[in-house]
Amino acid sequence: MRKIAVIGTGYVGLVTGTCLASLGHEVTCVDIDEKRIASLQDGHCPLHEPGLSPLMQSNILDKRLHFTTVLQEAVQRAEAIFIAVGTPENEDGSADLSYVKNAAENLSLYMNDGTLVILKSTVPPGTNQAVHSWMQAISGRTFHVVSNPEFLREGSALHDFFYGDRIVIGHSDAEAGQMLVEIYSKMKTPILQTDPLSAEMIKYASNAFLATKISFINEISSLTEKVGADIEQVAQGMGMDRRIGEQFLRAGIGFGGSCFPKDTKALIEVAKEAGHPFRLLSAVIDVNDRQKNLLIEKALNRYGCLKGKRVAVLGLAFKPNTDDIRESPALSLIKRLQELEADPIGYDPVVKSIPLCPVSDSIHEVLTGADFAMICTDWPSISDLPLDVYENTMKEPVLFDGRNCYPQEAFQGRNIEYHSIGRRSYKGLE
Ligand SMILES: NC(=O)c1ccc[n+]([C@@H]2O[C@H](COP(=O)([O-])OP(=O)(O)OC[C@H]3O[C@@H](n4cnc5c(N)ncnc54)[C@H](O)[C@@H]3O)[C@@H](O)[C@H]2O)c1
Ligand SMILES: O=c1ccn([C@@H]2O[C@H](COP(=O)(O)OP(=O)(O)O[C@H]3O[C@H](CO)[C@@H](O)[C@H](O)[C@H]3O)[C@@H](O)[C@H]2O)c(=O)[nH]1
Repeated sequence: MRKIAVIGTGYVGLVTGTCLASLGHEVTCVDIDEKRIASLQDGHCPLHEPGLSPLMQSNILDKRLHFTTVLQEAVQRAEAIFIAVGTPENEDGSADLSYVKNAAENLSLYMNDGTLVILKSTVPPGTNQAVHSWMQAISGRTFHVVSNPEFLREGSALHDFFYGDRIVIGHSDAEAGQMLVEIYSKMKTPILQTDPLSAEMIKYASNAFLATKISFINEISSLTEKVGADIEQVAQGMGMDRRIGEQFLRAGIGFGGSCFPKDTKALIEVAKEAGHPFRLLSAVIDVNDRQKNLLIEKALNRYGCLKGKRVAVLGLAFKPNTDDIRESPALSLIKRLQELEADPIGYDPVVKSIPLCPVSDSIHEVLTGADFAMICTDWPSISDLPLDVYENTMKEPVLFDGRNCYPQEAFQGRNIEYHSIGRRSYKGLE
């Protein structure tokens, strides 16, 4: 059992802190956001993440998980400190390391000799070394910084933490690496030990590869639509080849979230600085930008003009099982609808409000009186919605499905017009 401090209680900090406590460690999570910490101290989980709230509460009850805004208190007693603060994008797309620098400098004021510092935030290659220098300039103590990027997905974060495909530990000191191996010793996940620069690159390269897979299948979906093939069949057939794999081959309205958009841009900046423009990744982003506008293009083709159209936007979170709307394709779609003077109204089972337009948690309410509906997120309450509901609530049922929730056969004999991604449109009963 180790005494651990986790700096930052965003998605990664909170999941990491909670899971490390479940592994038997004594964890104190620190944040500069006083409201957030007060609410966490009261046992309220600020994230909609399946299973997180009960696990967090049971660790609090067992006194293995604590929350504070007082950095000194947490850091002075810690044997290992995880930095899990945000690394948002700068205006030029590069990673903003100011939160990491600030956290590192502050903790070096109170840290003991020999404390292990673990960099969990997603950072460009060279940051491990920079963190060490920033801290040493202040503390003058002996310590090691180990890189330990996180690979969890929102919506399945606990599963991904406990049963991930690998734990990556980048270190330049075997003893420091071994201490982190021991922190994870109760887990059966394979561990890759490497140098810090390679660990930092593994994280960016993994996200860039997955984003590339999504843009690739989205490009293929534009082709299947043109030649009259079915993207769902094509993706299934491709995915059966184990060298390709079936995951991340779901065509849709593009990737969003707090990671792929910013991390692909950050890697492009890393490549630019290294003198090797990453042309492939630039194309991945271009394809994604176009894909986010695809449902709008389809609606414009169908109606000519969207002015005054009441649009039911189904799903606001960037993916199901989370309330995170960061870089959600639904939000770009709503903005574009408003530019075109349409009148969007949003439905989401957990996102209660957004600054852009009214939101309801009743799907029936948003469909009633809508001219057409657009599916942005495949929450079960949307993808399992009986087609009768569209027929019975909408004036003239027209559905633009950005996540291919329904098999096309489901529309045979139905009076619904159905447009999806990479498949032929169904015009409804003539
Ligand atoms: N969200 C994910 O699913 C995910 C998955 C893997 C990796 N990552 C990476 O992990 C990092 C964190 O992501 P996130 O989504 O949890 O971020 P976030 O922005 O949701 O949360 C960061 C938290 O850190 C706090 N913070 C900032 N500076 C601080 C300081 N000096 N001291 C204490 N607290 C401070 C903020 O108040 C905030 O609560 C990023 O680098 C991200 O790219 C995120
Ligand atoms: O076949 C697919 C798979 C995903 N997506 C979209 O891609 C985005 C990201 O989805 P996902 O990867 O499931 O969620 P994230 O929580 O953003 O997780 C990614 O980003 C995290 C932060 O770096 C990493 O830790 C994870 O490994 C990585 O999967 C979402 O908008 C999805 O709708 C698709 O369009 N098609």
